Amino acid sequence: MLNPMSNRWSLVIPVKTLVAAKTRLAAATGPHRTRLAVAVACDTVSAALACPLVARVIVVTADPAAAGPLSVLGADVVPDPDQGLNTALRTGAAHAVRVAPGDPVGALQADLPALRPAELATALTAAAEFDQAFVPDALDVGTTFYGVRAGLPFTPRFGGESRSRHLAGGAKELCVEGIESVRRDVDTPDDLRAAMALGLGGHTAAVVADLWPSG
Ligand SMILES: Nc1nc2c(ncn2[C@@H]2O[C@H](COP(=O)(O)OP(=O)(O)OP(=O)(O)O)[C@@H](O)[C@H]2O)c(=O)[nH]1
Ligand SMILES: C=C(OP(=O)(O)O)C(=O)O
Repeated sequence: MLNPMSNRWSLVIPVKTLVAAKTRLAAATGPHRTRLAVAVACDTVSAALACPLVARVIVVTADPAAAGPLSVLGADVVPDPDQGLNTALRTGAAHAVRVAPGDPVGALQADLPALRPAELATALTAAAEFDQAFVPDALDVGTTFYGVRAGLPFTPRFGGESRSRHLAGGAKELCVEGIESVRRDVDTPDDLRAAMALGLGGHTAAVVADLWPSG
C-alpha cells in the first residue's frame, strides 16, 4: 500500500562491471583503477546508508567483486541485466517498489567519494517537493541524482549530457545551496582532485594514499 507520508527514500546506485569502469582514470591510476572504483562506490554507499532520509540502498551490478563489499556495507544487491545504465536503474527501482511501494525512489551515481550524509539529506528534502527532480553534476552537464515521488513513473535519462534530458523530461532541477558533495562526481583526475578538496571518504582516501604516498 502507498504511504504518502513517507519521507524516507529507496536509493538505487548503479555500479558498472569493474573491468569497464573508470576508464577516464586509467592513465592516472594504472593497476589500482578497479580498486579505486570499488572504494569510490563503497564511500558513496556508506554515506547514503548513513543519511537519515535513506531507508535502503539498492545496488545494481553484474560484478561479484563490487557486490561483495557493497552488500557487507548494508546494500541490497540486484543483478544488472547488462542492457545499459538506465535499464539497470529501472531494474533497481522496480525492486524498490516491490519492497517498499510507499517510499520515494531515487537514483544516485556511484562515483561520489566525498558524499556527506547531511548534504544528501538536504537534496532529498528538496526533491520531495516535486513529482520528479534531479541534481546536476558539478559541471552542470550531467546528473548525479534523479528521484520521483512514491507511485509515480521513474524515468531516468542518465548518460553523458543528461542534465538537459532531465530538464526536457520535466524534472525539476534542484538549485540548492550546500550540496557540493552530492554534485561532485569523479570521472577524471581533475574531478578526483576536486573531491579530495571537499574531503574523501575513508575507502577512497586509503587507495589515494597508496597511489600518491607523498600526497
Ligand atoms: N549497473 C550499471 N551501472 C552503470 C552502467 N553504466 C554506467 N554505470 C554506472 O553509472 C555511473 C556513471 O557511469 P559512467 O560515467 O558511464 O562510467 P564510469 O565507469 O563512471 O567512467 P568511464 O569509464 O570513465 O566512463 C557510475 O556509477 C557507473 O558505475 C551499467 O551498464 N550498469
Ligand atoms: C552518466 C552520467 O555521468 P558521467 O558519465 O559523467 O558519470 C550522467 O551525468 O548522466
